[in-house]
Amino acid sequence: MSDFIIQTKTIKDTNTLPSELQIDPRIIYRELKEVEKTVQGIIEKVMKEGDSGLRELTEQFDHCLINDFIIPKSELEYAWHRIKPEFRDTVELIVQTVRDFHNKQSEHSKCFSRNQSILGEIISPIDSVAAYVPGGRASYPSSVIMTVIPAQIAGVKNILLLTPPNSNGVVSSDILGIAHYLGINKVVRAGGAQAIAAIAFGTESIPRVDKIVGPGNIYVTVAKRLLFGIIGIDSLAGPSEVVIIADEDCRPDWVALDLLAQAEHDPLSRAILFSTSDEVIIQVQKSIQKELIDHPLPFKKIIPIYLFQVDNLLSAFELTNKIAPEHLELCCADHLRLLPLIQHAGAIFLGNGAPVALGDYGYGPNHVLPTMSGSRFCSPLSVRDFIKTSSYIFPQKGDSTLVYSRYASLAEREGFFFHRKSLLARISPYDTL
Ligand SMILES: NC(=O)c1ccc[n+]([C@@H]2O[C@H](COP(=O)([O-])OP(=O)(O)OC[C@H]3O[C@@H](n4cnc5c(N)ncnc54)[C@H](O)[C@@H]3O)[C@@H](O)[C@H]2O)c1
Ligand SMILES: [Zn+2]
Repeated sequence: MSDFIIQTKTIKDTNTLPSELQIDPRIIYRELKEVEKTVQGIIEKVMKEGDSGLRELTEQFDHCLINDFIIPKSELEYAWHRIKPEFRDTVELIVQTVRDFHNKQSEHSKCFSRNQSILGEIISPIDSVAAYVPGGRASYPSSVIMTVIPAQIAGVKNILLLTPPNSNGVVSSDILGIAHYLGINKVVRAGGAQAIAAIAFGTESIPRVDKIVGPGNIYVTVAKRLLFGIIGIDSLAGPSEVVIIADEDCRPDWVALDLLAQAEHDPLSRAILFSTSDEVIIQVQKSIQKELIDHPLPFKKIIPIYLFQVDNLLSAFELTNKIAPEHLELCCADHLRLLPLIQHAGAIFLGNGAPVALGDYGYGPNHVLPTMSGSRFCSPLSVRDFIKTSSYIFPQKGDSTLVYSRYASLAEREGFFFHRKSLLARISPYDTL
């Protein structure tokens, strides 16, 4: 069981993050490089040996021998019917709330005219997608809902799930049952980097797909990075993190629970509080200590929880934008008015009634979110991750922007003979356009 340390501090300078919170990109790069060596070996083994390589790696990392990686459809159906009716009702409710939210993200093809010419963008869904549902330390049936629903709304035809088996070779029946309820009939019993490699190259029993999405640990994340290009990927959703901004309006015992809820995900998780009130910090600290007496965190590593005092809420927002956290809770008065101050955060939770766990379990938005400051340049998983666009042009005589010679002059500057000629050729038979 883990020890944990609570680090408290008063922050005056909001221009730079305190050193404990800084993520040095060089260190991240080096750490990723370290894991890359292991992951590269795993990928190459699956690439060369297919199912037998995957089998060996599953034995090594998941401690079980798997004969058939594809779980029969009948098992999925059986799992759904074995789920107690009250929980089935819960799943149905959550599927509905997540579907409602993601339905609003649908995009449509666009067509417009410029002078007489027609230009536009066609939107089409990706053909085949694999959703990775983590299952190492904990099982994440909620991730089935979060990955499958936006893909279905986008119109992806072939969706399969990848999830690691436990040491008995078994996958959580909740994952299988929910997959069945959502109409998925292919679940692959494989996890970690080896599963990502299998789906990128295809093996004797596992089909290759166009894109892999979903959260996972560092091995899954690094495998996705290394295979990007051969396969499409979503953002890199790694170990979870939360920032909570709280003033006297918060409930310190609830804030403590929300910090612990992040810390229990992964030994690499980060849980950070910025508060304007020293009393809140003292109470949060007491609550954390009290909670952990009965329920210590399940890791061997020491987990730091950061409780920082700031002079005012503005400073808290400045620091938060520098962190660009995956989750952000605003447990402060006037949170709606303060919302525009947030520039970088994956998912934002407003008010004391909105714990991150409500988002984790499907109040509406997606829980697959960019981590490691990725919200500076990435968004939560959405319908947009499962579509792509093709542009088109249909130039017409009379369009004043259709001056082939001008485009040809750019080709000339770039030194491309046939580009230029291809354009100039259009000038004389202009009338036949
Ligand atoms: N950011 C998000 O949106 C989001 C959402 C849910 C979960 N998560 C994160 O997903 C992660 C889930 O991690 P997990 O470990 O529980 O499950 P996982 O399924 O991601 O990883 C388990 C697999 O890792 C492989 N593995 C374990 N140790 C290894 C080693 N030493 N070398 C090579 N491979 C190894 C094994 O094959 C195992 O099957 C957590 O970090 C959690 O925070 C993130
Ligand atoms: Zn969580």
